Amino acid sequence: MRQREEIPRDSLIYVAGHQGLVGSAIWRRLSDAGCERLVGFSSRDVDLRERSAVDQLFREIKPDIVIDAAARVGGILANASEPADFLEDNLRIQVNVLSAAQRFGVQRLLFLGSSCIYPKFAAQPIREDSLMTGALEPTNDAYAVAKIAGIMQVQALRRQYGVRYISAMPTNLYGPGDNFSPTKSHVLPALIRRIHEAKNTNAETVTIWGTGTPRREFLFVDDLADALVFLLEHYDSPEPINVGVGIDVTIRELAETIADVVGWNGNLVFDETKPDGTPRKLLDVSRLNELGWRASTSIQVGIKLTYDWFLSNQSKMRGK
Ligand SMILES: NC(=O)C1=CN([C@@H]2O[C@H](COP(=O)(O)OP(=O)(O)OC[C@H]3O[C@@H](n4cnc5c(N)ncnc54)[C@H](OP(=O)(O)O)[C@@H]3O)[C@@H](O)[C@H]2O)C=CC1
Ligand SMILES: C[C@H]1O[C@H](OP(=O)(O)OP(=O)(O)OC[C@H]2O[C@@H](n3cnc4c(=O)[nH]c(N)nc43)[C@H](O)[C@@H]2O)[C@@H](O)[C@@H](O)C1=O
Repeated sequence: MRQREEIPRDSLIYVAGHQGLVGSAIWRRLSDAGCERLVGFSSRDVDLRERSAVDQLFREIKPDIVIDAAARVGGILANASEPADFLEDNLRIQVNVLSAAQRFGVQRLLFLGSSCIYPKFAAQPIREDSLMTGALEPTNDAYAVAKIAGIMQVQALRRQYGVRYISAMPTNLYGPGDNFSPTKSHVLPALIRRIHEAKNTNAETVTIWGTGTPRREFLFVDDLADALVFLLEHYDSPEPINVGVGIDVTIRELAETIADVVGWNGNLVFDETKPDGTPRKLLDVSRLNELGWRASTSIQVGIKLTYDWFLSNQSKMRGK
């Protein structure tokens, strides 16, 4: 832990995954803060799974600070059906990026994990020290193990080389730039799209996967980006730190809130052949709160902003 240390605004900051949900929000946040030397590359230009390509990138751009928001990411069904890809791609991306950062002299780096690293039945709200105290949720265990390896790599690099790398564990995220794929995305964008389509076709029912009883916490992505910049400026410890809002809702309540925002008042139908996943995932965010950061966007406002973005960007949307 250290006292506030501002990111020098003239730092060369490499945002890996800068066109994704999280990376694009970080880019907006850093730009707003006056950081003008931001760099990012799409996976078509630099495939971060390839070690030689990553080394060449670091050799050429020589970043001062790295934010690693590049990963293979997906919802419950994508994770459950492609575990080998989720494990391998994420291990390769993070091993390459973190190793190159250390070897090419990057002093500050932020690695993004996920709340799915914690045991399926962790005590709620989930404290950071519950990591590796129980079995993982089977629908995303491969992805979780890759993320746990990333946390360990951050800790090992700190211990061996004295670098100031940190890990943040966000809860479930959503916002502008999300993936709205009907099958591969996370629940919130999937339901915005499904309920919007039901409204447009005057459908009387919408199908929700699972029982609707699992509880999830949703953090608006621009709040996350603000928290990550805050952490780079206020946090320098090996332990991962949770980032969330401290409030959760059932999937049924989420669907009802989305239906209100979209303006559709049909009936929800629950498809119990689809997995529920972990029964509850609410992060304990007291460490982050004590440092002085709190989320500010309510779920109603966040969903409205996300739906507005969806309406304006349907033509260029990912994950069709
Ligand atoms: N979304 C969520 O609910 C949560 C996300 N997180 C974490 O946040 C981080 C970002 O997630 P999110 O923004 O949602 O994911 P997205 O899928 O929106 O973005 C992922 C980004 O990673 C890039 N990427 C993927 N594979 C490669 C590759 N092989 N080479 C180069 N770039 C690659 C993509 O680039 P391109 O578009 O060019 O292919 C894309 O920009 C991840 O680490 C994730 O685990 C944590 C908790 C919850
Ligand atoms: C961020 C996090 O994301 C994933 O874990 P998850 O929290 O289970 O996320 P999810 O958003 O996919 O589902 C949340 C809940 O919602 C239900 N649900 C209903 N209807 C739809 C639906 O239409 N799509 C989806 N995806 N889920 C639906 C679904 O059945 C489940 O009960 C992991 O990949 C994990 O790796 C990870 O990090």
